[in-house]
Amino acid sequence: MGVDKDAKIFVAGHRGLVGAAVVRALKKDGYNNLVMKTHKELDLTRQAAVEEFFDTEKPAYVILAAAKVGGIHANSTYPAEFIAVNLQIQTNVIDAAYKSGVKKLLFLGSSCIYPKFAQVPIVEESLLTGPLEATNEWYAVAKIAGIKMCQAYRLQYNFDAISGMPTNLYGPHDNFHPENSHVLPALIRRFHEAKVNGAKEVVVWGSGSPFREFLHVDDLAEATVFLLQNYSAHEHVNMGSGSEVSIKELAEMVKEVVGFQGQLTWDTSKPDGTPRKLIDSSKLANMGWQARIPLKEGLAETYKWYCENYNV
Ligand SMILES: NC(=O)C1=CN([C@@H]2O[C@H](COP(=O)(O)OP(=O)(O)OC[C@H]3O[C@@H](n4cnc5c(N)ncnc54)[C@H](OP(=O)(O)O)[C@@H]3O)[C@@H](O)[C@H]2O)C=CC1
Ligand SMILES: C[C@H]1O[C@H](OP(=O)(O)OP(=O)(O)OC[C@H]2O[C@@H](n3cnc4c(=O)[nH]c(N)nc43)[C@H](O)[C@@H]2O)[C@@H](O)[C@@H](O)C1=O
Repeated sequence: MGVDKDAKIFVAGHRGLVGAAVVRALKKDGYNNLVMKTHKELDLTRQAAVEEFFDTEKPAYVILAAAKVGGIHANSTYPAEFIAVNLQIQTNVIDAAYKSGVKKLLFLGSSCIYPKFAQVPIVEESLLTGPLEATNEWYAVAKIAGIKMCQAYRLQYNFDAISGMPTNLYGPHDNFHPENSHVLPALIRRFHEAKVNGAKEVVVWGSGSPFREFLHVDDLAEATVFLLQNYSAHEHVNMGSGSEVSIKELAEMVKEVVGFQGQLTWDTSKPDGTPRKLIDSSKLANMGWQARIPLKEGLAETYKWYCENYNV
């Protein structure tokens, strides 16, 4: 296996949380022949444009990190967009990549593909063994279709398409939107604004009892490049940090990192989502990869990035 350092690699979604980190990781590893297109330059939901792009650029490798992404509120509020846009992007890119002669494609899914009450830590084989979590089932169905499409193209066409399933991610270039983002960037912003405005309390969604596994995006990006270089098989691969925290613990950590002195209150009218979704990443560990950035450290670094990049 392995990937030549001068290979042409298309990083789809290079301005997002994951795509930007993948570009950093590839460059750090000596890959500089990267193809990148903004959403404005190439709308991946447009099949003809995607086919033309692949026929013209002829990348040898593809990392598919472009998707419609959001937290629990966005997933529940825009179900049609989450299923349609994600199915369109991944179908167009996987199909055009195969047809234009791409050597290998890596599709990124999400740990929300697993059943709501799957036994934790969740192994890859738990896929399609039970009902999905309602708040993100539309997005999950699209991601499951992406895995299956990679498998089908491998089976029928011998196309080297692989799938990685990341856990909840965070880091620089995250989406800090107050409603549509994931919990970690949302809390960084809310605690920071409360500190700056001298507020006495910060409202956190749900009960605080769900657990989430967080992985720093630089770890995820390294794991992505590692899989591209070292893995070519039918089954998808979990990509996690191996440790989980409750949302209550996370909120306390963010409060401390930001330096907010007031109270926390819980808005239990907001959904909790999946109770636990720690994934079993031993398959990836057995190949020789492990996460290295502890949550506290990654959180402090992400808060610093937020302060330097957002004028609030
Ligand atoms: N963030 C997380 O916690 C997790 C993410 N993942 C997966 O990782 C991948 C990347 O997610 P993440 O980086 O967080 O998401 P982001 O929203 O940060 O980035 C997604 C990127 O995709 C681009 N994009 C979206 N729609 C289109 C389109 N129609 N045409 C071209 N580009 C488009 C966006 O551009 P623009 O902003 O201009 O639209 C953006 O650059 C996704 O597949 C996601 O499912 C998996 C697990 C957890
Ligand atoms: C990665 C994964 O991420 C999504 O699933 P999720 O893990 O449930 O997403 P989340 O980060 O938005 O919430 C995690 C927990 O945190 C609580 N919570 C508290 N306060 C805030 C808050 O202020 N914002 C948000 N968003 N959540 C909050 C919230 O109530 C929930 O209990 C999928 O939709 C899908 O995108 C996906 O694949």
